[in-house]
Amino acid sequence: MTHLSNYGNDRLGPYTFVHLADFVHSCTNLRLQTLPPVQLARKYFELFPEQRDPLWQNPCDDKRHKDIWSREKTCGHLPRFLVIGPQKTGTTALCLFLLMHPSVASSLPGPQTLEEVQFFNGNNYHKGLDWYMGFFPTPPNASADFLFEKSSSYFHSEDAPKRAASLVPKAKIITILIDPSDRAYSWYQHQRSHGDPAALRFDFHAVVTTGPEAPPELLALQRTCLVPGWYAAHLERWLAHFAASQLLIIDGQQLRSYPATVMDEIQKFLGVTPHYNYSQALTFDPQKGFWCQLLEGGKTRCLGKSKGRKYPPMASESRAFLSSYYRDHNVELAKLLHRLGQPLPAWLRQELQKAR
Ligand SMILES: Nc1ncnc2c1ncn2[C@@H]1O[C@H](COP(=O)(O)OS(=O)(=O)O)[C@@H](OP(=O)(O)O)[C@H]1O
Repeated sequence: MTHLSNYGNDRLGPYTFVHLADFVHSCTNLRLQTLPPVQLARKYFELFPEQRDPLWQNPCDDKRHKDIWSREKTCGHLPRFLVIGPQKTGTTALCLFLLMHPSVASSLPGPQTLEEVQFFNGNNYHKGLDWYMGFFPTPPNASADFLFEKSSSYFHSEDAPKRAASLVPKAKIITILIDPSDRAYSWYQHQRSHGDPAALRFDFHAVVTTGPEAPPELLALQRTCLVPGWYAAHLERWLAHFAASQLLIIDGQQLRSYPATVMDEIQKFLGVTPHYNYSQALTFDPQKGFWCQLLEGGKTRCLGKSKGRKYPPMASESRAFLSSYYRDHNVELAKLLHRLGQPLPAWLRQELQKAR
């Protein structure tokens, strides 16, 4: 049984199988039985339930597959790098900046997806490889050959690292970290402006502090506020499947304040050419309060209102609660960054000071 799609549409498998059955039938007393395909599949998965969940591999990794693969299909329709989130850390700004580079292109928006493809983390994965590849420009633009995809919920997904490593094992992975308390608050504001009933009904402090007896919608919101901020645990899962050299951890505060410097670091990490001069191409827009793309004639292209929202600062009691909630996670993150030889972001140093 293989979950590798039959890209060659070859008939060798069924041919061999039918002849083997004929052979067994003619030479033995065994009575072979079969079922219609759907019932047969059901039976198979009853016998082997652990195989229900597919794990797609890259068809081009097997020469035999590659040789018989349709010419219209190419492995160029897979990303060379992934921006994995987490949500609310500046991932959209990073995409805007990346797309300014002439050699970089991203997945296209699709009718069933909003901004993000979200392939590796959820049910879209079961739609298969053709579905996923359909999001990448066809034919791949020869000059923009650094295809990427950004789905910010990959970061904390249990499944995404294993699935991504199986399909695109050589991909580079980019993640952005900000203070997890700020991330949680930004997510809460995001949910409020999207009309999430729990976010509209409960204030932020109630959301993050509520106990397990709370109504399910409040607990669900609490989870999405808090869990992505368990940075070390999520990063360890990615590091179990990708080499440390494939992973770039960006300090979100640096991206926000010094985007050109961060973009230089990213260009180096990706090995993308030609070198693009972000110092000239980005400008700080005082009205937006963020860095934006500088267009001809001095105009700017900034992200829309949903990025860089205006909302009141977090209440100090919520910040104190979250500081304590994230203490152990932050200590683990510091150890992990130390192990990787990476500097600690300013917010993490401050949090560690508080923990002493
Ligand atoms: N240049 C620039 N322009 C606009 N916004 C910027 C920029 N750099 C960083 N940020 C911060 O990005 C936050 C939104 O993060 P994401 O894009 O990752 O959000 S999302 O998960 O895709 O919804 C957004 O969070 P909020 O301030 O809470 O809206 C911003 O603080």
